[in-house]
Amino acid sequence: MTASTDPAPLPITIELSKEAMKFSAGHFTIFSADRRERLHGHNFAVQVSITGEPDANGMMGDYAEFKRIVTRLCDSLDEWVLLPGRSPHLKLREEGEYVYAEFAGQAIPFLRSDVQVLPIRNITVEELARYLVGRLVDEGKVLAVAPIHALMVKVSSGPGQLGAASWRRGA
Ligand SMILES: Nc1nc2c(c(=O)[nH]1)N=C([C@H](O)[C@H](O)COP(=O)(O)OP(=O)(O)OP(=O)(O)O)CN2
Repeated sequence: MTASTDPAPLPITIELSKEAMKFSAGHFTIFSADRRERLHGHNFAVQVSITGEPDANGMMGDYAEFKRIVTRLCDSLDEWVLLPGRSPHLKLREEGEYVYAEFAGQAIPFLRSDVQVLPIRNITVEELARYLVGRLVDEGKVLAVAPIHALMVKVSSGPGQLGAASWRRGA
């Protein structure tokens, strides 16, 4: 085949699922206006797929930089109680050093210093995956490393169950 008839190369995907790409967090899933789980925790595991076109040197940036960025993002969520700031069923009220999660007529107290409120609707693998892919895109660091076409973030709350969220350039 001559160069002029070679088809355009298909994009390449780098998959990263390192042991350090995880965070241990407390949460409770809210199923409806009056049903939720009790407070508990998970070791959430994160996997990232980065799709793009390798450069003339056959690389899409140094994936060590991708690993550093994703691990730092996971570390920022490690050992916190995560609460959804945009839940339709949960109201958060700060009072002194406490945050009260008001749900179905009950006020669940947390120390402010133990809590991270995330701008998502529920602390679920779906919402966490979408939140993390948004953080990676918005903070721009990953996109600055290489010409990325697409990103996928998978968040697992345990073996065999995960949520995946994607970003595609120009979509
Ligand atoms: N659509 C979703 N449903 C549920 C989610 C979620 O994120 N998205 N999350 C939960 C809770 O986190 C629940 O605590 C998960 O518990 P469980 O599935 O039991 O997790 P395990 O790791 O213990 O899995 P086993 O199958 O019990 O081994 C619920 N629903």
